[in-house]
Amino acid sequence: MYLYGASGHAKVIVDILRAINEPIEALFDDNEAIHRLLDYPVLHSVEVKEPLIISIGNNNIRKKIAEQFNVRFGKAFHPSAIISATTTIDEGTVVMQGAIIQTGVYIGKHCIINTGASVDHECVIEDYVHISPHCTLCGNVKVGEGTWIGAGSIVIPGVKIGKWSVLGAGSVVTKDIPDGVLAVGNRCKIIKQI
Ligand SMILES: CC(=O)SCCNC(=O)CCNC(=O)[C@H](O)C(C)(C)COP(=O)(O)OP(=O)(O)OC[C@H]1O[C@@H](n2cnc3c(N)ncnc32)[C@H](O)[C@@H]1OP(=O)(O)O
Repeated sequence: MYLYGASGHAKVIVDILRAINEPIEALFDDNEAIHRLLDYPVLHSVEVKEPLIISIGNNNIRKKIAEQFNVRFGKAFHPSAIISATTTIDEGTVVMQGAIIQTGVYIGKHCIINTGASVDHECVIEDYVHISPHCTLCGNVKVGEGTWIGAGSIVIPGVKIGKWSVLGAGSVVTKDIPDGVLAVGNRCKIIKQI
């Protein structure tokens, strides 16, 4: 496996790949000052290799890089994550330690289901979404492309969250949230367009 992005997020993905005995060949990064991450070389070639995971937490940047390279993308699921056999998870997505993904869930490309997050039955998570550590998404929640849900947020059943929105850490989401907004709090309220 190759990783693109030599950050703290990459270190977490390295831990997952080690836990599943998936060899890591090298990382790529635009920052030419970085030459190693943990035990691995960091390369600055414009020609990346496959299978590749984009190990960058920022959803916009992950999308930009995914669209830049026509390569096969990998996936990484930590063995401590509990993932229903009826779940579909698309390429480039990573599932961190202790996450639980329930029956009938769909998770798109290049998503992050972070440490201890819970995604319950029949949720639909579109491409480039980040579900931060210890979020709880109840059943039938929909999260639109590129949205970032902050750590420890709770989303009640059936809520629809739009594309490219940001929900602050600890949000309690009881109503639908539109595209392109920053919303925070319990109950989660929009504070600005982004
Ligand atoms: C492994 C990992 O680390 S994964 C990463 C997980 N990271 C997170 O979950 C972090 C999520 N980020 C946040 O919660 C941030 O505070 C954001 C993105 C919501 C807002 O960041 P910014 O755009 O910089 O907004 P800023 O800090 O200026 O806050 C704007 C207002 O919202 C309030 N606010 C910000 N975050 C929150 C929050 N989580 N809950 C309630 N209110 C909040 C601020 O107090 C401020 O209010 P004020 O104008 O009355 O003073």
